Amino acid sequence: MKGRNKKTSDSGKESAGVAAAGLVEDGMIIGLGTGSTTAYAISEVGKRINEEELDVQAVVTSYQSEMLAIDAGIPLTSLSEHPELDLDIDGADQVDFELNAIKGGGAAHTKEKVVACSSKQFIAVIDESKLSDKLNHSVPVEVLPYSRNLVLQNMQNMGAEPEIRQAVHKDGPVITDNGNLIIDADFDVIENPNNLASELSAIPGIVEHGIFTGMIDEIYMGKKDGTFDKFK
Ligand SMILES: O=C[C@H](O)[C@H](O)[C@H](O)COP(=O)(O)O
Repeated sequence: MKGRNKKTSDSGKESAGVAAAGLVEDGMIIGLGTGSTTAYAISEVGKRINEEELDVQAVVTSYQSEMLAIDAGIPLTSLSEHPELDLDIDGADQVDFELNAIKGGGAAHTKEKVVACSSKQFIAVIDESKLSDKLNHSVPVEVLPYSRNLVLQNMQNMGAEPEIRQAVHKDGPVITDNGNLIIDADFDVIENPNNLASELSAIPGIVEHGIFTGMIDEIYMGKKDGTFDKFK
């Protein structure tokens, strides 16, 4: 299987994901993010639950993490049953040294943000390629299909180059797990992520944008040699 539904063979992603899975303790209710790095964490959490007979339940953030968690034998629960989580493990597309992040490369950032904000501890798992002095990755934005032209126009007025994300193995746009569209907006270097986040949140029709500020507690950054650094 190709693409984001499958773990890629990347030792940096693997070491970060496996290390973060080591934070899971017996009795915890955890959040499971989406993406190729989190996939390693999900697999390791499942292995630990099985081998150490841990009593752990998870809330997922996408169909991808749901399918991976079921495959790994992780019991699932929901935010309705457990509105407060002990630990959330999730990837990121780019992170700066102040722990601001851009997420949503897999179109899952809306649920990922809800789960991150519902968790006492949010650990981001990345490889070295994701760390940047300043955020300059395009910002994924989930929008109601009805509002797409209004949102595109607002983003152009903000100086961005927005594009509706196109599907790869389907004709037409990506449809998110929530039935919406994704606009990827290139704002060049983002000098003030908090300001941009507020401006985007104010546009009618935007369900959620992929800028995460003040949410990450610690980064686990895997390296090519199979080791990892952590910083907060
Ligand atoms: O929507 C997807 C998520 O925000 C992912 O966590 C993010 O795109 C990073 O994914 P990956 O670990 O595959 O690079």
